[in-house]
Amino acid sequence: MTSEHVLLTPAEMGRADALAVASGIQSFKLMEAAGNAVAELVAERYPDGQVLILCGPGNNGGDGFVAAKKLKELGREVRVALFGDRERLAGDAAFFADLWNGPIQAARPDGLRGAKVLVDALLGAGLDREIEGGLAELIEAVNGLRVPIVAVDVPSGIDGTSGQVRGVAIKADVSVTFFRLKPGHLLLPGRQQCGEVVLAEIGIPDSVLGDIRPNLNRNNPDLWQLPRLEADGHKFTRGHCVVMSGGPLQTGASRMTATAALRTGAGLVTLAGAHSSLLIQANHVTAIMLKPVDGAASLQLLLHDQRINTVVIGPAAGLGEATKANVLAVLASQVATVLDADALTSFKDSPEALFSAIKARPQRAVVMTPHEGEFERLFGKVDGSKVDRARSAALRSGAIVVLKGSDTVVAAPDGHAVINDNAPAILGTAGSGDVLAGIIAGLLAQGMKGFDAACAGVWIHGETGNLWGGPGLIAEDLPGLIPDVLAELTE
Ligand SMILES: NC(=O)C1=CN([C@@H]2O[C@H](COP(=O)(O)OP(=O)(O)OC[C@H]3O[C@@H](n4cnc5c(N)ncnc54)[C@H](OP(=O)(O)O)[C@@H]3O)[C@@H](O)[C@H]2O)[C@@H](O)CC1
Ligand SMILES: Nc1ncnc2c1ncn2[C@@H]1O[C@H](COP(=O)(O)OP(=O)(O)O)[C@@H](O)[C@H]1O
Ligand SMILES: [K+]
Repeated sequence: MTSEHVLLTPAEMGRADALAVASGIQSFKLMEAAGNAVAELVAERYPDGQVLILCGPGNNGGDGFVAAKKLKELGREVRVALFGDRERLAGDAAFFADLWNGPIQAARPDGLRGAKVLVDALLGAGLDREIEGGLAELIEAVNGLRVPIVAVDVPSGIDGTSGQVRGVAIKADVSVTFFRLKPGHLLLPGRQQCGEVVLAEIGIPDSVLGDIRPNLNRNNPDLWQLPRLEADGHKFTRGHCVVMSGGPLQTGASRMTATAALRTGAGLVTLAGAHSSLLIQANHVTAIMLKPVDGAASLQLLLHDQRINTVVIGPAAGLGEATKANVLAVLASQVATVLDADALTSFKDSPEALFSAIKARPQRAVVMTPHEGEFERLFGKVDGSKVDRARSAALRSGAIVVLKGSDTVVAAPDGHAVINDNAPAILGTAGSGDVLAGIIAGLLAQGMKGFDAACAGVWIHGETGNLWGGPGLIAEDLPGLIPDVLAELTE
């Protein structure tokens, strides 16, 4: 697997830096490469007019001094403004500040006018507290200018680990980061503050990753492999997925789930539920089969059929004891399971009962797909970044956790995680999550491992939204777009 999609926290990036230096690379060379990359981007994208470079008190500011020197060498008019004391600059930052032979003014809100482009080299990986006072005023003034902003590493004020705004943050047009992206470039609201993210090589060898052993990636098709069709296969080798139907007036959600599972390639898909519900379902489905199930005991009996290898329960399943009993019946069997919506919320008062049923069979895949509300009902308030929260929920529950949103995070109990960033906002429409549950189930039915199926499912779901492309999307449109996405992925 390539390491290109690895995400490094600022702390891990610090280790990458230290390991590179320990291997004999001079640290000032890294800073020089970083600053030059910023200067080159500015020169290329914004070729005219004065450049104002705002430098902060640490190494992010050091990158700014390098960029200033380079841009001046390229013939640009450059102005440098420092937030902090010149005397307190240290190490490589002080070295490059000395090499800057132009004036250094104090960075103040009233000294920003006249530039055609602004470089934000105030704070990067060293941000460790809320921004207040004079620096907050400066950042607010910068955001009020109508000038393009290029951020060095991350927009100042964005926490590179969590993507959170620490008090106030620069709103950049482009962010140039180094070696590998950071989680804060992809997690909200950081992603929106970054603008376009450009990655620059600065001479850190990939081999340092062997020591750091990062376990967070940007979701991407390189990370997983879709099931392959075998020439001698048949519908049962492609898996049989059962989707639990909602009540007679709530059949739509499970039907979209079932359709998505079938479109994703499950060999057979059956909607199971009360006879009264299936009479409604029967008006709408053709290739999808129907199986009356009357309570947990009869569901358990159905699952004795060894060919059924995947179950989805949750979409409009109904809240309460009946759904709880059905979930526990499913988890008592060997099938791969997708737990969504009501299947999660039904356990809000007894989450440990759910988690111990999941953990009782650790070798079988269980994927949970909560949105933030469902997540909080099941896991309570959990501290940390979205990645931290998904990881701790996966560890606590024993399930693969897909914490949905526009920056969906998938995490496994062993700590492996991805952040997904291909999903367009048009996916925020009723029933979209039901389709996601079906896509993941369709992949599980075909034998994909839980974490891979979850990551691939989230990606495919995002791409269906991108294929639709514009306004007017409703969830029913999504399953029909899955074949095109799969075709692109298997090209
Ligand atoms: N690692 C690498 O491989 C490479 C890293 N490189 C670059 O180094 C950058 C990291 O540099 P860094 O560690 O010096 O931190 P940086 O972001 O400059 O901030 C530290 C300063 O900010 C201050 N400060 C913090 N929070 C604050 C707040 N809320 N409000 C006010 N002040 C606050 C803090 O002050 P103090 O706590 O001392 O009062 C300290 O002085 C990284 O982003 C990249 O651009 C490149 O050169 C290429 C190689
Ligand atoms: N702004 C957004 N950008 C990208 N994806 C989104 C956005 N809002 C929602 N989604 C995605 O749409 C789906 C919505 O699921 P969910 O909230 O469970 O809705 P429903 O229960 O109606 O199906 C999730 O996969 C989520 O990640
Ligand atoms: K910055």
